[in-house]
Amino acid sequence: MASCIRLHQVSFRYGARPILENIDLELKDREFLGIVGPNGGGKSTLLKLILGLLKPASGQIEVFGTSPRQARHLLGYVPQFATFDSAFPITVRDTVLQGRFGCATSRWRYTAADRAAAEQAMARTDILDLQQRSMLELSGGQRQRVLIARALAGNPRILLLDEPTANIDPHHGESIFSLLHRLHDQLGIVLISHDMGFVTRCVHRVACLNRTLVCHAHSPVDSAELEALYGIRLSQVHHDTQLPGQPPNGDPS
Ligand SMILES: Nc1ncnc2c1ncn2[C@@H]1O[C@H](COP(=O)(O)OP(=O)(O)OP(=O)(O)O)[C@@H](O)[C@H]1O
Repeated sequence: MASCIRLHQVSFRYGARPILENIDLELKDREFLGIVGPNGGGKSTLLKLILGLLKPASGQIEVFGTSPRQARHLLGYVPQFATFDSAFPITVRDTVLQGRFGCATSRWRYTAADRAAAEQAMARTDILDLQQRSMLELSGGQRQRVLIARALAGNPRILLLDEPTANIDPHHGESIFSLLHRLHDQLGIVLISHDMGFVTRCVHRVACLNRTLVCHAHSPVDSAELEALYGIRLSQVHHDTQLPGQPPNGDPS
């Protein structure tokens, strides 16, 4: 299976402060990777490096064989915190259309192709009926679907999500995870989540990040490893989901 994201010995610092050290990671086509780790461990920073929003202090990052910035249009990003200014009541449809910004031929108005892509993204995330509503009227779970639709509107090949179920109730969190499971039929997914239950059920591989990164491709992450990583007691993480065309627990490489 081809690699779509490759990090080799990547390190990153904010000022003099080391955040990530010697990260090696390879993501295969259509893989579903979960990233877990303690607060401040560098998970969001890692996504921003893959997106080309930050530059590594050392090491190389390739996305679809090119630089992250050049491959940006192939990546859909759902950031951790999205705040909406209550004085700016943007509709769901206009929010999803923002996802076409990088694809638009004119910056002044959207084309029929942009509108069709936004409509398709809303259909994929089951929010077509919300399209005329203001973002301010939505529940946390509905809002998160809109942000996923916005990330899908540019027709990415990989979706990167930073804690998509933080601050939403467990019922809506489950429905977001079911949506991701369904979207994964067509896309690679990189998911940062503290939700061990979902990581347990859905991802192919778990990467544990706390400044350095350890990937678990074969055996379950055991509770001793999680305790060492987080410094607290957590439940065990299993990951025995089948990759497309591979046996259960198969090596994705
Ligand atoms: N712009 C910034 N300038 C300086 N330090 C930063 C900046 N952004 C993040 N940091 C620091 O870098 C470290 C890693 O942050 P990051 O957001 O990547 O962690 P995280 O694993 O995603 O955490 P969380 O689970 O809390 O979201 C943290 O100590 C954070 O305070």
